[in-house]
Amino acid sequence: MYVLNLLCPQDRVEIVGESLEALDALSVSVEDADAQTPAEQALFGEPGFTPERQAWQRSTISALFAEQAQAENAAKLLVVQDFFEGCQVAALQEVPDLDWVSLTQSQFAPVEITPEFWIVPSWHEVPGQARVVIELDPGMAFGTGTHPTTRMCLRWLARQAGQDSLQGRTVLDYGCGSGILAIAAAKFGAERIDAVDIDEAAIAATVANAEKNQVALRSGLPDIAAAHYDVVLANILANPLQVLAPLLCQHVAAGGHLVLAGILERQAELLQKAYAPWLQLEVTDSEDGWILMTARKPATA
Ligand SMILES: C[S@@+](CC[C@H](N)C(=O)[O-])C[C@H]1O[C@@H](n2cnc3c(N)ncnc32)[C@H](O)[C@@H]1O
Repeated sequence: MYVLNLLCPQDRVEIVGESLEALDALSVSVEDADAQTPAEQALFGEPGFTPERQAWQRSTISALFAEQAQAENAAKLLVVQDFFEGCQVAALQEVPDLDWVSLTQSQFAPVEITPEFWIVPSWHEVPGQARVVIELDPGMAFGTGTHPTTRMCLRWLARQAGQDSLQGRTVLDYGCGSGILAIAAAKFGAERIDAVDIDEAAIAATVANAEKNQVALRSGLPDIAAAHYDVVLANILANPLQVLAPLLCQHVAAGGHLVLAGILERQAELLQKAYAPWLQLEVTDSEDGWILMTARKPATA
């Protein structure tokens, strides 16, 4: 294998990357050329979400080729293009032939939620002590069990199941991503589960993941949601959660639970205030600066 490294300013990354793909590169990756140097500039965005500006000042583009001649040819063709102005070829070198699939897969290990409840990628053995398992591979949608906000929701579901209070319960997963929370609820005995999202890719991922885990649920845009559920889960972010307050509270049945995540410790009061007209939110879990806020609607409401 041969890797061709190019240095490019921000506005040339896309066209150079696309050209390398058209010139038979097996893969093209982009990294910050100024990383770990005084010139490095952070791209700010809320955790789990893409920042507004998604490109660095200068990027190193690395293209992998099967043959040395292909890499040399690509470099030769690129340097004479008008759009290559301001770019430069940094290096062309041989790299050892690695099993890239195994290398990537080895970075995703099973995730322990409780000693009996695990999230396991399809290529891994299920840990011996696991009694409840969600099979989930990293994909386009958020929610592989590695993020603290997802883990706290999963722990809440496991605790409820331990008290036998999920059996036959109805559940709304609002902002379902990969569908991980809805699938967990199903594994713990919930029934009539709806998983909704504004992102079509998340809906598709949820349907595929539910099938793989052989659980029954409905997934679609938020307008498929029914009136009331015994449990409403929403792991989004503080701002949308504030806006969604009346809607989410409305969906909670009398005696039902509301479970919110995606909230930073310093945002607790903000959320309590936003939900106060309907429900009294409490902080019931925390991990790495993130908190879980839950509330229960009175049975007579
Ligand atoms: C942080 S992910 C959570 C995924 C998964 N539920 C979990 O716990 O890992 C948030 C999801 O909420 C969705 N989302 C954001 N705003 C939303 C809204 N207003 N209504 C419904 N879904 C929304 C996003 O598309 C994303 O899939």
